[in-house]
Amino acid sequence: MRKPLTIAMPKGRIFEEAAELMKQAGYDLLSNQEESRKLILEFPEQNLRIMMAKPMDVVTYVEYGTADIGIAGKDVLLEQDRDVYEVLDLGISPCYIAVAGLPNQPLSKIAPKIATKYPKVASDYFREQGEQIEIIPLNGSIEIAPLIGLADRIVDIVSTGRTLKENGLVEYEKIVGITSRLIVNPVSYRLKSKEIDEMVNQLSEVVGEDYV
Ligand SMILES: Nc1ncnc2c1ncn2[C@@H]1O[C@H](COP(=O)(O)OP(=O)(O)OP(=O)(O)O)[C@@H](O)[C@H]1O
Ligand SMILES: O=P(O)(O)OC[C@H]1O[C@H](OP(=O)(O)OP(=O)(O)O)[C@H](O)[C@@H]1O
Repeated sequence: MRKPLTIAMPKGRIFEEAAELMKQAGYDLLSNQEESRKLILEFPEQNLRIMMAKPMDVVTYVEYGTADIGIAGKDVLLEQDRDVYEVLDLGISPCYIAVAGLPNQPLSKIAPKIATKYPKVASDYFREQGEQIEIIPLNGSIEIAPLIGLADRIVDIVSTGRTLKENGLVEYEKIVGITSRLIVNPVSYRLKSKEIDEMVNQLSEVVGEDYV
């Protein structure tokens, strides 16, 4: 019996679009799974196993080879810089990472504080701008930080812009556009190349992107 091809699927906001893409590519395995509490799903007829992972953890499962393939936001890939192959831009869950803050507040010259869930992306960006900053790491509701004087700026995801607007914040700079990507474990890529190539080819046809 061959070992199943294991896919780490992100739970949460990417899930539905990712499951729909998989369905269009011929892998209709995930209908009604969002409501389920089961975390590992077996599909022996297709020789597939699906792991339902937190979006930030998908890359970890794929890097360690516990999943052969995964779907992860480019934001997570940029922040974590792991040893995985990024093979396809799926184009789903589009958003971008931006610098934002209270309006009309020039950035202080002396170590401005930047609150973010993306310390690496933020540090890389400000280093390129020649700015010395202090990172304030937060896990969510980042927009609170400038409102209460904890930070001068935030670096966070913007999608509709509604969260910034409703909290009286403005965008200062766009850092990078984000979509979800298909990632592959480098060893799996060699050992299971036939199954992986087949899945990536199907998905690339659906999304109309070249497989790199
Ligand atoms: N408005 C948005 N806010 C955050 N992430 C978004 C948004 N739009 C698209 N995304 C994408 O969705 C991914 C995050 O999904 P989700 O919010 O489910 O995860 P999470 O932030 O880890 O979850 P949680 O809020 O449970 O910690 C990001 O990595 C990003 O690529
Ligand atoms: O531009 P918008 O469409 O308003 O989306 C952006 C918001 O969505 C995300 O937060 P999320 O809902 O994941 O909550 P969090 O702050 O707990 O991460 C992100 O961190 C922004 O706060």
